[in-house]
Amino acid sequence: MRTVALTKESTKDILENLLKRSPNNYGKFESAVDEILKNVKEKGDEALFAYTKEFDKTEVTKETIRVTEEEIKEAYEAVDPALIEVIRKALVNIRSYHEKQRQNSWFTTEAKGTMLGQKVTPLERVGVYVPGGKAVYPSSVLMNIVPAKVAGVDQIVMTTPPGKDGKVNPSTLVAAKEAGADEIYKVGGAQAIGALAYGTESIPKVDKIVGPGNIFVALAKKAVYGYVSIDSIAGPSEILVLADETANPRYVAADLLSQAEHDELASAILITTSREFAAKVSEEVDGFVKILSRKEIIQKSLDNFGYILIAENMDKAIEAANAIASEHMEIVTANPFEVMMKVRNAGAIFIGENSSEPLGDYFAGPNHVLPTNGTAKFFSALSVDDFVKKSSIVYYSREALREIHKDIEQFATSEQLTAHANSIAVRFEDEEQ
Ligand SMILES: NC(=O)c1ccc[n+]([C@@H]2O[C@H](COP(=O)([O-])OP(=O)(O)OC[C@H]3O[C@@H](n4cnc5c(N)ncnc54)[C@H](O)[C@@H]3O)[C@@H](O)[C@H]2O)c1
Ligand SMILES: N[C@H](CO)Cc1c[nH]c[nH+]1
Ligand SMILES: [Zn+2]
Repeated sequence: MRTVALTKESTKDILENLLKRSPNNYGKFESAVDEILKNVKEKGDEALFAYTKEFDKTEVTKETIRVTEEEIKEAYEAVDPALIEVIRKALVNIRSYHEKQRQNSWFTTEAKGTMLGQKVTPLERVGVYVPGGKAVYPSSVLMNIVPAKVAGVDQIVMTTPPGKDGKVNPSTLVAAKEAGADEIYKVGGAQAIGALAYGTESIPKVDKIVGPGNIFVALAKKAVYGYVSIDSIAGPSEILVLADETANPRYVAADLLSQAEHDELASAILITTSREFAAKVSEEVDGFVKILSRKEIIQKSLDNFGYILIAENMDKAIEAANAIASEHMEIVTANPFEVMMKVRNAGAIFIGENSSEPLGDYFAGPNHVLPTNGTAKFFSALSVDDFVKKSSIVYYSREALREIHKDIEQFATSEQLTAHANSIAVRFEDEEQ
């Protein structure tokens, strides 16, 4: 991790460096992804089987691509019962949090003889991508499926890459079953996104694709947007810790590494007002890296996208944090709630020294699929809202329309849209004579 003084210039340089990780800057993979999508669209299952062989080094066929009830049963036998209990406990928290996001249809009568409203309807069929390349993510299974279930989606189609043995990781399968996936397919990467967007002989076309993934998945989601809807593109994980001298350097170091271990492209940033504290965190980071299992990934991520920034004061630290707009932000200061009120841009905010980021990854309840790469300036966490659409409702009685029909006719005529004006006027032509 580089220790740098926080200035306007250093913030600008860091932002530029972080942006290198955006799917928008991975043009070199775009043509490969387009080629994969084109092949899936034209050749369907055949292309899926070929890409699975090429990228996942395993064989899937028409008979084996869909996970069977038997495989799910085997998965339950393979997973530690204690983990199944933890998954169930996490599910309770995640469900209860997302239930509070549910929006009801509403109808109102502002004027006599009228009714206006907004009808909330769940999406019919949703595709959930669950990453499975460098690590397995049963927690992401819960985070993607629960809001869809709470919204009332009819059919949830999950895809995830198979391992070299041609099987899906058992804990991923258990999480999928517990959360309520309807169908699970063994396919990953851009080819999975193509299958969900266009449909193949085995995999049904969906209305929306959600779920994080690597650069191939992200670029494929961008490319199929319009054929289907997508959630925001969740890229490599990010953590930004805002801390003062009251924070525990060992805890902060541990939290920074929790996200660095996701990916070589993950970012871990500390912004602090204390130089002494910064030095202690740096020392703790070095100590931890030696003993953690994914040290190569962690080291690369820290070398490329790890920073310790020394700020003159907390207001400047907050200003820089808002400019970076990190996926996760931890606030470990003497007055964390006050600081939180000044934070404008962050996917999720963790307050105080015990609210370590992995608490949110697994258990607290809020969604861990969050905007990355500065998109927290305009995107939000995955939520129940992602799985519904809203239709406006309009009802006017003849009497209510009579009151205002001239206004509409005048408005339409001003746009020279006489057919519009006529469709209102025709209802009152008898009365005008
Ligand atoms: N934001 C979140 O909520 C969240 C949650 C979990 C994971 N993540 C992120 O998701 C990502 C997961 O990535 P991953 O790689 O582990 O799993 P992944 O499932 O996204 O990708 C694996 C797939 O990539 C494809 N692939 C690999 N090399 C390829 C190549 N050269 N050409 C074409 N396709 C290729 C293969 O088809 C493979 O199945 C990580 O960046 C992680 O940080 C984010
Ligand atoms: N931190 C990731 C989102 O950036 C989510 C995750 C899943 N498992 C562990 N962590
Ligand atoms: Zn994580």
